[in-house]
Parts: sequence; C-alpha cells; structure tokens
Amino acid sequence: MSLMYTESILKELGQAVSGIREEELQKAADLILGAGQIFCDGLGRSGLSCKAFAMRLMHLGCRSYFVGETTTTAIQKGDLLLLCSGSGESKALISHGEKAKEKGAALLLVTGNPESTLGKMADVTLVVKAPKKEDREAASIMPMGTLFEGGSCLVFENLVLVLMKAKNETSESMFKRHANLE
Ligand SMILES: O=C([C@H](O)CO)[C@H](O)[C@H](O)COP(=O)(O)O
Repeated sequence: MSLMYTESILKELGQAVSGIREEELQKAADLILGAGQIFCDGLGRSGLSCKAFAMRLMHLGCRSYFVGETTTTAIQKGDLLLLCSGSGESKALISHGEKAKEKGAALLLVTGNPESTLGKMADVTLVVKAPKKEDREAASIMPMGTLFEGGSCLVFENLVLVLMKAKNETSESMFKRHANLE
C-alpha cells in the first residue's frame, strides 16, 4: 500500500511536466552535448535539484560544475549555463545569465515562468507547470515551490536518459566515474 499522499503527488508531478515535448528535451540535450563545459546554477531547493543533475553530468563524462563551489572555473565562449529557477526572477541568476551571455555562452533554463526575465534571455527553455512559490492559493497540496522543484527533478532525470542514449553510456560505465573517495 502506498503512502497516503503518494497518488496525489504523482498526479501533480505528471501534470506539471506534461507540456514538455520530446523535441524540446532533445534541443536541451543538444545544447548540453555541444557545450565545452556545463555550469549548473540555481538557488535554494531549485539549486539542489540542479546540483544533483550536475553530478549526473559528471557521471556521463561531461565537464560540469555547480556555480558557487570553490572549484568552479570561469565560463567562456562555447560553454553552457544551465539555470533552474521556478520564478525565473532570482536576481543572482539574472546576473549570472548576463555574464554568461557576455562571455558567449549559451543559456538553458528550467522554469515555471517562461515569461520571466530569465525566460526572455534563455536560448532553450523547459517549462514545468507549477504555481509560484509565494502563491498561497496555489492548486498544489505541496507547499511553496515544491511542485516546481519535484518537476525539475523529473525533467533532469528524463534528460539523463536522453544523454545516456546519445553518449552510449550505461549505469556501469557511469558508476566508474562516481567518487571513490567516499
Ligand atoms: O528554495 C526555494 C523554494 O521555492 C522553496 O520551496 C527556491 O528554489 C528559491 O527561493 C529560489 O527561487 P527560484 O529561483 O524562483 O527557484
């Protein structure tokens, strides 16, 4: 028997990502595959979801970083900045997006708000249909930005599978790149 809220949560999550078409996912994957280095970026729980994806990119053999870590290098022409932001309006991310553009990097965005400032800057946008984090009347049983954050995880897991196929990677080949100092 499943936990009491599982059915409702899964239904909401399925609905939230139902608008993303295969071609859009492929476009996002192509940006990742064509990038020199991939910089993953996001704040709060949106950032945590993006950080988990940065790890999978490393497992896939990509040169990935999470913005703000002490070992993250400089972004340059031919790189990709991947932003995960429910609102698309977080000030620090807008400033990172501007810097990335100025350096000649591409911008991939996962957001709940394609009309936002980041939405207007991005080269490719994947939209998770979720209420704003501050919307108290939101049509979700989950609080704050949870639906977006869970939806973004689903988007990233889909992308991992598309990238695994494109790069001919398996769970076994990826596991060889997993940290062994743990
Ligand atoms: O932590 C967050 C959250 O919504 C709490 O549920 C946000 O991810 C954080 O505040 C960043 O905002 P966004 O850039 O709008 O995702």
